[in-house]
Amino acid sequence: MNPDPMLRQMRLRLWLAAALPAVLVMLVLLVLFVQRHSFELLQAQQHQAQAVAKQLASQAEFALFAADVQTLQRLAGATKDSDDDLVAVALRAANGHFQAGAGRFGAQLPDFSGNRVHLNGDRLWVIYEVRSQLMAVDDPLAAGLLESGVAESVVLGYVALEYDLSALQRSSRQLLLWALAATGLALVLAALLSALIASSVTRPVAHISDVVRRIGGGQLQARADVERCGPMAQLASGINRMASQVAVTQEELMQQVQQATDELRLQKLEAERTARTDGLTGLLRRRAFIELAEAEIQRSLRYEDPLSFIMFDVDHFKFINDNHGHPCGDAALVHLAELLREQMRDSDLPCRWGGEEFVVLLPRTSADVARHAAERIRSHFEANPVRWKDRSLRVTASFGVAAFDARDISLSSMVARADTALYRAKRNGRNRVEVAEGGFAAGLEQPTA
Ligand SMILES: Nc1nc2c(ncn2[C@@H]2O[C@H](COP(=O)(O)OP(=O)(O)OP(=O)(O)O)[C@@H](O)[C@H]2O)c(=O)[nH]1
Repeated sequence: MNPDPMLRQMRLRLWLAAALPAVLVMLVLLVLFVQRHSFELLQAQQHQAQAVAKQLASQAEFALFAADVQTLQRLAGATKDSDDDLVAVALRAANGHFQAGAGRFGAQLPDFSGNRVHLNGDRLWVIYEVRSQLMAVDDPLAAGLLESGVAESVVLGYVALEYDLSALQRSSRQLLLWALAATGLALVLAALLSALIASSVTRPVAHISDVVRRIGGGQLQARADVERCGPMAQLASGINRMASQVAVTQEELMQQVQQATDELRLQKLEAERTARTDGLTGLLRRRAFIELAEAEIQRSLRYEDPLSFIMFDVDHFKFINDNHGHPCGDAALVHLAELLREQMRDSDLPCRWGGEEFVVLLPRTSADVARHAAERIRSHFEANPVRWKDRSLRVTASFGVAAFDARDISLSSMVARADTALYRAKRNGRNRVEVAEGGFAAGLEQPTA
């Protein structure tokens, strides 16, 4: 997985923060070390050259005094052979009258005067005075004067040496290369170590930021692995606690929302039920009934199924109200609705049409079957009186039955025909069933009470 740009930058900065000081320290140490080493080598070479010059001067003192060129030549040759880096040796008289030497000087020598060390590129020259101590050898007075500084020794001549420093410089360069190689290796190790440190810091950050991103994206069960977070373990466990808290809160909120939704749904269902059903009897209200009945009529027309309609009205209901009170009338209506339900099929649609008037729609039912159903209801009413205050009141109803046929253009025309049949039943003595004309054979209209 590619780390995001922020983490890449953080890793790079940490890496630089850890590696840069190491690089700088290494470079400074390297420069100091090489400089110091070269300087010390040169110093040592100079000291050695001066010591050689001094020793040669002391050996050449007699020969110079005696102008013994042969001995001087021998001394110069032996000195030159004693050191590979010594390329030329010269012994010269102070007055310049004679000179002996070995090897060739690379360039014009500086003036022969005093004790001097001169550096020119890869060449080192040493000029050393040969002073005479000879006068003091047999003369204690002269020796005392020389020692006290009152008398000066005489310059007999000069020793000149030329050293080739190229080997020394080569070894310095080699040392520099080795030091550079060692520094390079150390830098690589430092870089690796820094990368390791940077990654040990950014890995927990990457892990924690991934977890936070997942939690933000809705995965509330995502948790940081505290073991993997090292120095950021405390931050990781804090985020875990926060995520748990958020998850609990979200769960509670969801439960509350679910509860509120359920309550609303129940309230809506209850409101719909209340709007559709009659509060007293629990039967359908007229408007809800009409909606369902219209749909049934369409279905019956499409499939050419028979459809019938019963309408009934309680007989002398005003009398019940007037003589036993309105609550008794209500109880009678509830009782009749209950009796009606007992006689209905599940597919039938009973309805309180209004006041003490009821209707029933009977899908897939012919007028003949509907008439028998009405008769059954009527006799059920008659056989089951209303109980009111220890009294038993016989309550009857008059029925009109109509079947939907080709002449009906709507529900209302069928209702009108059933209504007509119902009032015929009233006129004909009540507590009886009448079938409307058109939907049924006239011969079937017969009194039932
Ligand atoms: N208790 C009660 N009475 C109602 C309710 N709805 C209508 N009524 C009464 O029912 C009575 C109907 O009386 P009418 O229309 O004269 O008919 P009836 O007395 O049943 O006489 P017929 O229908 O000719 O047999 C009225 O007194 C209305 O007040 C109701 O919900 N509860």
